[in-house]
Amino acid sequence: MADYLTIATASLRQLPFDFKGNIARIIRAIEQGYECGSNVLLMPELALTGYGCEDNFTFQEFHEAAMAALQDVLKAAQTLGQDQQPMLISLGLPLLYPGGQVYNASAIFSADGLHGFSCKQFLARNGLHYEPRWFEAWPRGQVVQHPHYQVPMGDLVIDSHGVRIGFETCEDSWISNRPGRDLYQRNVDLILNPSASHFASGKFDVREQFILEGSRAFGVVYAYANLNGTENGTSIFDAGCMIASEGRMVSYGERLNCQEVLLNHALVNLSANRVTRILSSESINIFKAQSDITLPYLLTTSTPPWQVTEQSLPANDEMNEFWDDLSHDDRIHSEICYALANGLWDWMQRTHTHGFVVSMSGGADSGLAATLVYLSHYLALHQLGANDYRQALPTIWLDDIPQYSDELGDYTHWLHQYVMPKVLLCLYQGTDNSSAITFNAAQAVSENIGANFQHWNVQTIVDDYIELVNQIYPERPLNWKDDDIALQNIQARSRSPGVWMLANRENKLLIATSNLSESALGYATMDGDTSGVLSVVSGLSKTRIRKINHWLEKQGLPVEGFHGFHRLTIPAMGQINVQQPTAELRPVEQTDEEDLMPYIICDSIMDSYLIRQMWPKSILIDLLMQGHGQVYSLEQLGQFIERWFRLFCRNPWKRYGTRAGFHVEQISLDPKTFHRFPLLNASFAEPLEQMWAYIRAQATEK
Ligand SMILES: Nc1ncnc2c1ncn2[C@@H]1O[C@H](COP(=O)(O)OP(=O)(O)OC[C@H]2O[C@@H]([n+]3cccc(C(=O)O)c3)[C@H](O)[C@@H]2O)[C@@H](O)[C@H]1O
Ligand SMILES: Nc1ncnc2c1ncn2[C@@H]1O[C@H](COP(=O)(O)OP(=O)(O)OP(=O)(O)O)[C@@H](O)[C@H]1O
Ligand SMILES: NC(=O)CC[C@H](N)C(=O)O
Repeated sequence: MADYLTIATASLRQLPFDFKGNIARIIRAIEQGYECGSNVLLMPELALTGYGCEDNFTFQEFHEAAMAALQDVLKAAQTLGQDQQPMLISLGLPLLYPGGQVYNASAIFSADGLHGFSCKQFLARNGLHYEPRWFEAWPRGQVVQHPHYQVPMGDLVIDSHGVRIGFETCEDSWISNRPGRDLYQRNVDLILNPSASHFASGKFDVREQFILEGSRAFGVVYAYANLNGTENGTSIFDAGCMIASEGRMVSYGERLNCQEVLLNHALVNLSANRVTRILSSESINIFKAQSDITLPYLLTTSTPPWQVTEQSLPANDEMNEFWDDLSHDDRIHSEICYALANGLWDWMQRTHTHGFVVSMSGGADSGLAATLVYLSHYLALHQLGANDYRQALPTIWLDDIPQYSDELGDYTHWLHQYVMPKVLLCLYQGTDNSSAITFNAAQAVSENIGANFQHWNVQTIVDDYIELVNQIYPERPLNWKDDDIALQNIQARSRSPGVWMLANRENKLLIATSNLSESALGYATMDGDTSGVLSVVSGLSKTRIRKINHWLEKQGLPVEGFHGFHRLTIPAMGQINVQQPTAELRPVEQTDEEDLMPYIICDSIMDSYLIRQMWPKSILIDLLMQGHGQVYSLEQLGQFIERWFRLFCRNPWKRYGTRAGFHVEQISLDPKTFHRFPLLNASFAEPLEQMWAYIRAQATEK
């Protein structure tokens, strides 16, 4: 008779140090686990405390609070599990070994109490991750007794009457020597993977690959649970739990959804997975000594699935079909918009502020930043439903926002009429260099997204500053020939105080609009257009922003609506898309690309430097291999690279002082979390000279 098991995986929207809130969400997941008849419930890595507690992970008082929280969860599990079938629960948490170090662990428990702790073996130390700063890696195959809890901790295998369960914790599964290889030798049936894996464009596919491959090669059911939402304000965890069996995905959890607890489950056949191991060319060493935890009760059921109740059947996977049906670019753009919208939703919820202010230029970056605020509310409305969405808005607004009902018309109309004008204030701030084109674009996009659009002119403020400086230097008044940068920057800086004042008055968050390409080069005025709390598009290159804006205008964001699937387009984006990016800071026409270089080149150089970690000469060869040599001469490409490195090395202090921003692409320029770079440096003079020597040698050869 086959062995069946119902497995549930839960995504939780946790918050660092929010012990009460985190426990409440954990308890909701346990309740839902019982409701769907689960035998095993997996929750994400460090879900008890939040993944982003950073340096508090080494505070002893933090651990006392975490231990108290674990006791609360164990008590709740005991109560909830009364008169229920046994359910094994795994919950990620930081674990201090008394008198020793801290481990990134998962508590394994049931209604009968705590059974043990599984510990992570490979600590994430690349990109955004700094786990070795706080945690100790657990050695493969070792198990010890935890002196306080008196249960085993380490590289555990749990055995429940022959059903064997092992662990890979997040990064463990991303490396070649993954613990699953040994778990295969330990005859494991089910691998649980508690994860805290942040969103980055295209990353979901990598997770899907190692989950499927784990299930296929190790002959196991593989369950994966990820956190949800932006815990620390910059990384966005994108949920997306998965369960694979017999090398096929049998259940997908929702992704990029702003609900607090998302649970999915699947009924799996363990015996069918064992077939892979029986038939495998790699024999299992059954004589190897094992240190397993034995559970006194049976987790599995031999009930054939046709007797299983409707409730315990896996949820359908409409959400995954939703993503799967999208073409490549469509999916990348959709994921990015969903992720940023999700992050913005959390910022508003968790800061308890009253929405956002955007200084709106009628250009691509501020246009997308404002639109993303709209998308965050549009999606939250659909994901939470009109009532819960309304309840999540600041209470001081509720008197003015009626409950949604059909009589109020379309829900989009309701959102535009009653909610968006409160959520988002867009402000156009003209100078003598501003044009009607940018004003009209700023107004059109603001209206399209239902924001409160305002405008004023800051030229008199600019003139006052010029006058003040001229009073100090009457012999040489400021002029465009000699003082180009000073006269540009005073305009950007004059826009900052007024918009900050509105943010203060309205208790709103000021959004900064720098993008990744501009941050690399410092192409922004410090304390001018860099002003703000949160830089929404700072994780996106200019090339990406322009593509997304075109896609929002023409194709639109796919949304699973109340009445089925639809696309949300932003037609007014067309007024931005027809323009060349311009700072509009000079009296004569100015484009970013003339000031800098073509964005496509700038972004290619940035990718080669940051993703492939190349220096100038290799980057030049890379640009040639991408075909840019057909458009530009070697000399021109050399100049672009030189300019890029000179600006990159001149402006790291700007990146250092830049606002918090979301991580979106594979790479980022945030010096505090991603690319650390010295503030003082030799500007890559020698590598640039080597590049020029190569270019000269090529010219001589010709
Ligand atoms: N070698 C060096 N290494 C490190 N720091 C150096 C430095 N030389 C000057 N500095 C410091 O940097 C300061 C200059 O920095 P900052 O005042 O920010 O100005 P800066 O970087 O010189 O100029 C701003 C640039 O951003 C462009 N911009 C501004 C605003 C908006 C947009 C847009 O795209 O919309 C573009 C503008 O066209 C201009 O090219 C100097 O006053 C000095 O204090
Ligand atoms: N006329 C303006 N009114 C309000 N804010 C402005 C204005 N001009 C510039 N800004 C602010 O300065 C930022 C940088 O200016 P910039 O002209 O680069 O606009 P952008 O949105 O980045 O678009 P693009 O560079 O594609 O033209 C803008 O995002 C905006 O926040
Ligand atoms: N928490 C982790 O171990 C994260 C590392 C992993 N490579 C990821 O980004 O998903």
